[in-house]
Amino acid sequence: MLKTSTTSSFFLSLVKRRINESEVVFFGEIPIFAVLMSMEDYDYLFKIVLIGNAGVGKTCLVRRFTQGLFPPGQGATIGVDFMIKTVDIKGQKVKLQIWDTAGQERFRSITQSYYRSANALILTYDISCEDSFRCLPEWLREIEQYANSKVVTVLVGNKIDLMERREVSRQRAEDFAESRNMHYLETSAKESDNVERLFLDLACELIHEAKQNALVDNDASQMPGEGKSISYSTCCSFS
Ligand SMILES: Nc1nc2c(ncn2[C@@H]2O[C@H](COP(=O)(O)OP(=O)(O)OP(=O)(O)O)[C@@H](O)[C@H]2O)c(=O)[nH]1
Repeated sequence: MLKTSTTSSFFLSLVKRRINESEVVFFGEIPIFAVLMSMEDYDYLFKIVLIGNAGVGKTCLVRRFTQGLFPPGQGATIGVDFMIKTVDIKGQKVKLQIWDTAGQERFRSITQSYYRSANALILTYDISCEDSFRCLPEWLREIEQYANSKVVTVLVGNKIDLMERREVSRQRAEDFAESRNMHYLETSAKESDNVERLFLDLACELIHEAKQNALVDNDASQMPGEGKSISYSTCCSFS
């Protein structure tokens, strides 16, 4: 009996208070542990996965967006790499989990397992490399097989700073993207052209869709930012 009352009074005296960015648990007036909340402080969380042939510039796009860098001598990605960036979209904090996958064939079985829970895929090719464009149907088959059927896919033609070496015309890429119901954008990780726009437009669209879904289906198990389908009629545009 004594044990029971002691235990219950112990739990009753545990109080959780929010102090600045931290949640602090007090026993009486004594703080016993603190959890830093800033890591979890966001309105939406979206997972974006970059795929495409080796050497098209996936890692450089991610580095440019997350760190503002174009690092020379990037080695090939081994398996999968991961970075986070939180952005502000119209006053809402959006945490983007960005997964950079290896383009090399030998890592395909590892990278495929990352498609499933992606909210968005950035399918990248190199505008100065015809081969990387020719492989797109193969990548789209992978997407069909392994990704959520409602994932949003953006086709990105990277390295537009190499205009004089262009092998794939913009028109051809746009037609291909349209025929496969994808957005299309051309970027340069080197010159930082359209890189912010790529990720911010994507974030904006993912928010729109998460809100739409919250209205349409009231399924409590589906949290915003988790496995949502995307509508293209939004405030943001890739065109
Ligand atoms: N000129 C130019 N070169 C770029 C651009 N983006 C990437 N590169 C170069 O292309 C090469 C490959 O870039 P990565 O970012 O490693 O390519 P990746 O697609 O991540 O390659 P994997 O990790 O093997 O799949 C590097 O030498 C980069 O410096 C760009 O926008 N313009």
